[in-house]
Amino acid sequence: MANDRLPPPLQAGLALTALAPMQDVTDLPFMRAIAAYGSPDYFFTEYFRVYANSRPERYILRSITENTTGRPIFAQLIGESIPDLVRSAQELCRYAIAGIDLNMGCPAPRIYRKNVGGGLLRDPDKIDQILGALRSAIAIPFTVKMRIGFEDTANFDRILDLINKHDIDLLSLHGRTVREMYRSEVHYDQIAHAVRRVKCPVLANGNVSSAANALAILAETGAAGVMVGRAAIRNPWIFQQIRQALSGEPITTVTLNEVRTYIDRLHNTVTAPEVPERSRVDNMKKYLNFIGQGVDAAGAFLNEMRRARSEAELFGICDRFLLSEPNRAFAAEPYQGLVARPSCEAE
Ligand SMILES: Cc1cc2nc3c(=O)[nH]c(=O)nc-3n(C[C@H](O)[C@H](O)[C@H](O)COP(=O)(O)O)c2cc1C
Repeated sequence: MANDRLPPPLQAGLALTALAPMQDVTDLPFMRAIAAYGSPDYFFTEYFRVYANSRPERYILRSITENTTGRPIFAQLIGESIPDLVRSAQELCRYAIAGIDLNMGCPAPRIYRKNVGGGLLRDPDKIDQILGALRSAIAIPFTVKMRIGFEDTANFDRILDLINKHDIDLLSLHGRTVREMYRSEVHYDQIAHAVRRVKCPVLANGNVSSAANALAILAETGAAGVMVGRAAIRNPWIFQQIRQALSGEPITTVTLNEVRTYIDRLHNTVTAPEVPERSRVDNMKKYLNFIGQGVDAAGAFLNEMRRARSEAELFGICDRFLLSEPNRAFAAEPYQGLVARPSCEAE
């Protein structure tokens, strides 16, 4: 369902696309890298932590104040203290944001044990209060990103009805429970259920892995758009490819040579001279863990890359795997059975 309070999409009439917020990944340099290959309609910041006397984290603020992507960005908050959420939302409204987004999905135990993020899904009464307070505190769009439940979907309908009650402008829905973390099947039937129940547009989220698969998920769920996280780290061309697929145009094939250039672009974002080499290598591995899922079916690139200790070693491996057949196509879908292992997924 369209919502004219939301910023207009890049191409009118096409389903929406958004880059999912990912802590320690979707910072300003990463969003700029994505924009170089074709922006989504909307960006979301990583979450700003909200608690007594919290201030918006400076490095996250940069993704708003120095946003050169040309696309709108929503500021995401995580917290449970209503006065602090209201205060933080109002402070962020002074910057060029498209809206305030509330995180009700983070599954990390250290987060949900504080009854924030996914922990809130256990307490619909609290959600009612938070949504009501934030809705009346801000004049710009107010959006929610959540999962389908904590343990199960017992509270799902009640929470969806609160999304309606408080006139939420956009719902990004990750089709897993908090307990299901990141790797289970995604319950697209539950996303379809939410699409039918809420008045606002829904972005389907969870394992949107390619343009073809985005189209299938849109058809299955009836969602207004897709939100893509991990697949965009592997394949930053995905938003452009989804628009091509939606318009019935041929989908651009990406070569291994182009992937090698993307890796250099990412590296340029983490090369601050004061950062020790070991940290720079670890930082690159965070991205290469995902990129490697499209390099070779046996996972040899991932195995070798994970053992590299220096930048020279790491880039030698990238050159060997990506430049020996530079014109070979980068896999559109991740190879079966290859798992990325960023620390956040293990929490
Ligand atoms: C590294 C990482 C960090 C994440 N950080 C956030 C976050 O800050 N806020 C949030 O709402 N979701 C966060 N998520 C969840 C993603 O936004 C998304 O819902 C989830 O990865 C499923 O989508 P995908 O299968 O397209 O990756 C994070 C996920 C990952 C993998």
